[in-house]
Amino acid sequence: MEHLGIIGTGNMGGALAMGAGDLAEVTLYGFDPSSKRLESLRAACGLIPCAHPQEVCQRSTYVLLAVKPHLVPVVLADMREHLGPDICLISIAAGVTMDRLKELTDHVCPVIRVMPNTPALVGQGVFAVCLEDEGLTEANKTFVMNLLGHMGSAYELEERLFDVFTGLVGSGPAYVFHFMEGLIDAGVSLGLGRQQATDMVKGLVTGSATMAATSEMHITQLKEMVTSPGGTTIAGLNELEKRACKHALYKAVKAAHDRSRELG
Ligand SMILES: NC(=O)C1=CN([C@@H]2O[C@H](COP(=O)(O)OP(=O)(O)OC[C@H]3O[C@@H](n4cnc5c(N)ncnc54)[C@H](OP(=O)(O)O)[C@@H]3O)[C@@H](O)[C@H]2O)C=CC1
Ligand SMILES: O=C(O)[C@@H]1CCC=N1
Repeated sequence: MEHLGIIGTGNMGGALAMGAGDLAEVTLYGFDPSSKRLESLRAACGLIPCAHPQEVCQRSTYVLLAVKPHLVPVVLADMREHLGPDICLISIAAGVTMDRLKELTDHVCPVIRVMPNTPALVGQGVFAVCLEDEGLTEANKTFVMNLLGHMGSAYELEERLFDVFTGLVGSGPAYVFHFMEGLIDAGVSLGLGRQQATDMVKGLVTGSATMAATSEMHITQLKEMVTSPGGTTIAGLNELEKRACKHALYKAVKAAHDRSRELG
C-alpha cells in the first residue's frame, strides 16, 4: 500500500485526487486551507483530510505539491523539516524547475516534476514526467508512471521541454474550450439556439477527436476528407487562414511557454 498526500486540493490537486481515489493500492491524504474542499474529496474519493502540510508528510510516502507556483517556496519552507529520503516529492507547479525544487528541499528527498492537464478528471489526462533526479528509485518511477497512466497517458519528458509541454498540453484544454465557445457563438449568431449549438459542438469535437485518435489516417488526410473542391469547407478554412489562425495558435503556445519560463 502506498500513501499519497496532496498539498493543495484546488482544480488540479482535486482532479488528481479524484483520479487516484479509485486505486486500491493507494491511500490518499490531503491538506488545503478549505476544509470544505477536503470534506467533499473525502466523500467523493476517500481522501483523508489532514490538519496541516506537516501531517501530510508524516503520513505519506509520496507528497504531491499542487499549490500555485508562487506559493511553492512558502509551502516547502513549512514542510522542509518533515521531508526526508523516504518521501518522494512530486511537483506539478508550472515553471518551477527541478533545480529550484531540489534547492527548496535542501536536497533531502527525491523529486519528480510532473505537468498534468485537467482531462485527468475523466481519465484522459496527458502528463509529462521528469525523472531526471538521480536519487529516484525504480519503485518511485514505476509508482508515478502507473499512477498517472491510470488517469490518462504519461510521457517521460526531458525537463528542457517542460515549458513547451506546459504551453501546449498543460494549458491546452483552455484553448480547446475557447475554440468551442467561438464555434458555439458562431452557431448562435447564425440562428441556432444556444443549447442546440452547444450540444452540436460537443458532438463535433468529440467525434473529430475520436477520429484523430483512432484513425490510421494522418491529420491532414482527415481534414482533406471533409474539404470538397469548391465546397463549403474550403471557404471556411480560407477565412481562418486569412486571419492567420495557425500563426495565432503558435503565438498562444509560445506566450504560455514564455510565461511558464517566467514563473520558474
Ligand atoms: N489548473 C490546471 O489546469 C493546471 C495547473 N497546474 C499547476 O497546478 C498548481 C495548482 O493550480 P490550480 O489547481 O489551477 O490552482 P487552484 O488555486 O485551483 O488550487 C490551489 C489550491 O492550493 C490551496 N492552497 C493555498 N495555499 C495553500 C497552502 N499554504 N497549503 C496548501 N494548499 C494551499 C488553494 O486554496 P485557496 O484557494 O483557499 O487559496 C487551492 O485550493 C499550480 O502550480 C499550477 O501551475 C499544472 C497543470 C494544469
Ligand atoms: O495556467 C496555468 O498557469 C496552469 C499551468 C498549466 C495550466 N494551467
